[in-house]
Amino acid sequence: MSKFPLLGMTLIELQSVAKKLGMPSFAAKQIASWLYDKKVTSIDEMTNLSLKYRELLKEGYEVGAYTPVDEMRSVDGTVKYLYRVGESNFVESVYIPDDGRATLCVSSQVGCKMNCKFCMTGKQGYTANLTANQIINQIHSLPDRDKLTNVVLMGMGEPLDNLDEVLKALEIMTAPYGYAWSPKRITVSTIGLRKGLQRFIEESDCHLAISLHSPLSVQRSELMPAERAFSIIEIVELLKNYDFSKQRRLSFEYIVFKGLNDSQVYAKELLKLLRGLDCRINLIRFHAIPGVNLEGTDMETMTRFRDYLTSHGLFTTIRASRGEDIFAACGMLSTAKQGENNKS
Ligand SMILES: C[S@@+](CC[C@H](N)C(=O)[O-])C[C@H]1O[C@@H](n2cnc3c(N)ncnc32)[C@H](O)[C@@H]1O
Ligand code: SF4
Repeated sequence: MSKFPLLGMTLIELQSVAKKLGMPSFAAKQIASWLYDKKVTSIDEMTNLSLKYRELLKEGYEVGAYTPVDEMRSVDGTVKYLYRVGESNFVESVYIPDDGRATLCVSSQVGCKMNCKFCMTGKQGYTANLTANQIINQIHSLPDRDKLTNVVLMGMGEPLDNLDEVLKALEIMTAPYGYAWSPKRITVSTIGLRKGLQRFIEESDCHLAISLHSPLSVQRSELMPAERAFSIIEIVELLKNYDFSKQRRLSFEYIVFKGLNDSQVYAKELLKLLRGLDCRINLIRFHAIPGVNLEGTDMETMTRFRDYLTSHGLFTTIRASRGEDIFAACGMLSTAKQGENNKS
């Protein structure tokens, strides 16, 4: 019989486990400390719990930590890890070391339902939501875990489509009983779903990145079908109700496609759309996806686009692409093959 993983449980969930097993109320905090501070991999290591309670806990529970089953290294130092989730599914996480920083790009789903035209994960389709255990395990079992400075939920999947588990994982990363990280070290990237965006803003303090890609609704819906259910205009209207001028950062991601959204007309539309919002724009180079007839713009056009926006008061940066040679860059993650291999 499979056991329940403790890793990924919030303090309230651990308290209910402790209560169910008749353990003293302080035991939940002790377990949380073993899981999230001391980062143990077995219940036997939780030595301040009595032997009786450890044995009782082991009957129905396990730590639930799983090391990656594969890894690929890029020439630029980026490492892509493959984690098994459940019986036959896999997800990828990308470790990106940089000058004085180390960022982990974490997945929230196996595949994705949103079917954005330019995204490899979208091409894979949706298989499953990750549990908080499977999200936190990508950090817990990362070989370079202790070097991490930042986490971005920009791997496989749409975080707002799996919000309950994502919020639990974010609580564990930021709560004093968990990793106790500042929410400023964590960014959640989303295309913006009607069901979920407001709740995320109100229940978390982590930075928010919205995948924008076109200021024009017709074009955005061609690139991102989800625009039809919750338009970028409605997203911006909602965002205007919140204060992003202090600690919490709001950014927009914009893939610059050649001949599609890279002219001054689009820059002007962006300025119009985002007027009055405290935010910045991150320009992303398009990472080519097999079978997709889109092309990235050249660096000169991208720089001109950035300079136009910045000179008109919208702070804009160009994001460096990392790990493209190992298919680890933004939007290139897919575990469709591993899933298939595992079936045969
Ligand atoms: C893979 S998504 C995951 C998070 C969330 N689902 C979202 O779309 O924001 C992370 C970022 O990668 C971008 N992206 C997707 N496909 C891309 C591609 N082929 N080239 C560059 N960026 C891409 C997305 O637009 C998004 O900004
Ligand atoms: S860009 Fe994000 S929302 Fe769109 S298909 Fe890819 S993972 Fe899903």
